[in-house]
Amino acid sequence: MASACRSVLSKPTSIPPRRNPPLLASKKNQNQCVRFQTVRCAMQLDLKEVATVKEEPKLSFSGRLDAVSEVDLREKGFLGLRKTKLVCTVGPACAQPEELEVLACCGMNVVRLNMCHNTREWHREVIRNVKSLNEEKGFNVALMIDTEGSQIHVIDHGGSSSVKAEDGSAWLFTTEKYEGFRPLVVQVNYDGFSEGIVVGDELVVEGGMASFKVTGKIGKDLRCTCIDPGLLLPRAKLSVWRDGKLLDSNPGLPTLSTKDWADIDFGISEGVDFIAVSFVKDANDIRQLKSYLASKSSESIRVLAKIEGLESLQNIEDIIEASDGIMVARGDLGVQVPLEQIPTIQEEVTRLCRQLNKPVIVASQLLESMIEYPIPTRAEVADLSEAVRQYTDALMLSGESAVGSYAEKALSVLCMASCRMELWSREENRQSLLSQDQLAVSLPERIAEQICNCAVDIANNLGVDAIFVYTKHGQMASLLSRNRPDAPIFAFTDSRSTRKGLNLHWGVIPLEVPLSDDMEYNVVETINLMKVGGALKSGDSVLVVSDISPTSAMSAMSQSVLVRTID
Ligand SMILES: Nc1ncnc2c1ncn2[C@@H]1O[C@H](COP(=O)(O)OP(=O)(O)O)[C@@H](O)[C@H]1O
Ligand SMILES: C=C(OP(=O)(O)O)C(=O)O
Ligand SMILES: [K+]
Ligand SMILES: [Mg+2]
Repeated sequence: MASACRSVLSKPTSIPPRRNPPLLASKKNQNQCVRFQTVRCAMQLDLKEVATVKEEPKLSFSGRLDAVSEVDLREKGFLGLRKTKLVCTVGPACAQPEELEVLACCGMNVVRLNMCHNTREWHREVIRNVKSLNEEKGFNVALMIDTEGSQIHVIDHGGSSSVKAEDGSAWLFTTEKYEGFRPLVVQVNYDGFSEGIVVGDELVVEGGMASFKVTGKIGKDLRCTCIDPGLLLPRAKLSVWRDGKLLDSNPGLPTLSTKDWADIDFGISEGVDFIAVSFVKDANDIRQLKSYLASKSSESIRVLAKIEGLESLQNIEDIIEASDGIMVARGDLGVQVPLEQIPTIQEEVTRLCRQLNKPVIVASQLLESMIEYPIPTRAEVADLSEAVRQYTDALMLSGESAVGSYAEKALSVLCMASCRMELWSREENRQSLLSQDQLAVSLPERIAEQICNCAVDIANNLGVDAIFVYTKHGQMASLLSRNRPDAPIFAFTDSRSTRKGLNLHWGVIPLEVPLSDDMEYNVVETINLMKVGGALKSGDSVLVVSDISPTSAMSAMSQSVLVRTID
């Protein structure tokens, strides 16, 4: 297991000293007896004034740091904690309990199960293995299912792993079901795929692996000539173009198919934490699923919208607002938009998500070459580092972990490269300033937002070691994360689903603890908890953001920020 965290890229480096020591950096000069330094923000009151429960609270804190953060904190200190979250697609190459454990140990925050592949029984086994790992070994790995969606693709042709399409060769694209391999015939998964396609249209495989011109229609089948030679891979995606423009090749199909709804029911019954919706077209797709989850009393499952088509780009702001997070699904995006547009789309979607306070995952082909090779290309490292520089919340592995030979090494590359870029960003102070648009119109939420903006300023200027936040639904933790502070954010929540949901947020280490209405009690107990666990030491400084049930403007005023030096 020790090897799980070894770097493929470079030896782990110690954090170099800051150039401009922050105010609290020199702990020798701090008065260790100073217990509270309350920094009031706007309309804030002192914590002690807002305690609503007068009797002695009798809660005992059992919450622990997850096993990985505990080790990282011990070995690397607060600033050494990785902020960028890591998602791994689990497939046959990493589904055994011991393989999952290696990935969890190596920093996997979220398991993604792509419902396109394999059986529900197979996925159920993985879900149960991950839950056992969490319960028995102290990990905090969240679970995501990813819907198949209505996608047109080539069926595994049963031959060698790829088939060459030569220039000028004649092919038949058919929906006929047959077993085995037939030369120059391509089986397509969707019966209605040729509806709307006319002679002269172009079929493009995997965004350009090979292209074909339609020369004739025979019933539901298409006769085609290869006009751009290349490779046909099993399950390769197809897109249809006319006069240089992409056609919506399956206009009548809903975003969520009958199979997707069955997979969603499966996810609900297995208690997953996230559902990622493929090929989202507009915000209604997300709203529909969210109201379905609410009707099943499963609103705690967070809904992620995958941005992988032209329509999703046209409705991007509405989709971000309606969803609980976004995945920039560069695989299918590359089928629908020219590849050279993907970097700017990624940067823009990532920026918008942060602006609108939703977590974002950058996905697909991050370390594609590592499916086969034990080291990445320089270009791959540069690409994923750029995503970290853009302050994405999370990075995702697909085939690299699902079917690759070097899942553990690929995850180590993500770890090392993201830590390195986070350090560089901190040191160079390259934080791109967000224009702080108001997120919400209601007064309590606006107050919460402003407090978090100011709190992060304070935390950065003072150079505190950690930020503590107490949160029911994760909103305050998310608002802090949005500002991408230097110090890690420890989010204490009494909700298991909030803890799992926060796994996707940049720089947030979520812990599950019982919370009292008495914030002073919560602060004392959690500091004790972290001291006992060895996470906090004498002289460490913590910025505390509290938030007691902001259901009215009045109670919102009870939110406050304070800085405490640990004695
Ligand atoms: N649960 C699974 N069972 C079998 N193979 C899987 C599974 N999940 C992923 N894979 C394999 O890993 C590859 C990469 O995964 P992913 O990127 O999620 O899928 P896709 O290639 O369909 O977009 C897939 O093409 C598939 O071959
Ligand atoms: C993540 C993606 O979706 P999937 O792997 O389900 O095609 C993608 O297209 O990039
Ligand atoms: K999918
Ligand atoms: Mg996709």
